[in-house]
Amino acid sequence: MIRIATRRSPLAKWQANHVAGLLRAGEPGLDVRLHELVTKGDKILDVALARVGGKGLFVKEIEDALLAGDAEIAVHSMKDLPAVLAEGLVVGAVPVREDPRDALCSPKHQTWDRLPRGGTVGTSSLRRAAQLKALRPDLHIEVIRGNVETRLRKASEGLDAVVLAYAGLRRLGLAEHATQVFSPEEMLPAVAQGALALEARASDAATLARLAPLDHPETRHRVEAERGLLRRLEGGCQVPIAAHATVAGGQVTLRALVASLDGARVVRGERTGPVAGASALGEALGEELLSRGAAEILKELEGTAEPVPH
Ligand SMILES: NCc1[nH]cc(CCC(=O)O)c1CC(=O)O
Repeated sequence: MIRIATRRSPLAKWQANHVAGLLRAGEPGLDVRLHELVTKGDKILDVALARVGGKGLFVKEIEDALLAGDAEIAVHSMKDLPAVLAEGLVVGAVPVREDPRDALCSPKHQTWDRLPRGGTVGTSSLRRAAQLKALRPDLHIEVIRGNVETRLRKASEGLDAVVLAYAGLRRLGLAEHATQVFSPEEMLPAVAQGALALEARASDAATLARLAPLDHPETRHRVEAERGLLRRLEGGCQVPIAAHATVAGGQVTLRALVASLDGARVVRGERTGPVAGASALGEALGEELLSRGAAEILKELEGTAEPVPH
């Protein structure tokens, strides 16, 4: 029997069931079950995520379940995974990536350039907020929480638009609610957006052998570059950091930016190199951005987040 630890949100369960299906397809008759958990991040729905300790919130309890032996595999949105994993755990496979771009959902106005002057857009992501402000300084940003369906509802009730990951909409069969998909030039995606991480205990050779065929090397190289950058910038999600890598002909190209909260300052960079050095390439681009102004932006952001509740 294989148990997959997952959060209870519809998106998390879709992703866990998707991986269960991939495992069963490779090994017909395999008994795969979901081990559902409610994480701290799911319980604190009324506060901006950025202010309650960020990414680790969704991940820690799931990693604890793996370490306690209550499950063999954890399926995470890799975007939600901190740059450093819990001791004793590894990413056993990175399956093929869904579309990493962000989507605008605006049944009233359709596209970002047609939003009314001074309009209000909902997002809980500082990265999306900063890039929206860079495109349209007149817009107001409203912090919204809740699962994808809840946030989508706000686009037709009260707000002029919401911005969500296109990947989540596609997985949940809600892609038709996207009225515009941002180009990476307009809005650079989050590190690893659209990618899944299949995590297991480093000591569990049997599970790692089952996961290995699910790995998609091109996706892995892309997220290695993006996460290399994140590691160098030591970015929690209190920071507007964006990165998007592509792979062609054995070369990885990484584009990244760090923005101030109001979008007034944006430090951008790009690098290309062999896929074998994807992670180091990401770190090197992170270093370059730091030296070109990102360090000042990150320093200013320090201390703007409120203490993490325990
Ligand atoms: N922060 C929550 C989260 N984590 C992963 C996704 C979408 C799926 C993905 O990026 O793989 C979402 C929803 C969203 O940002 O709209």
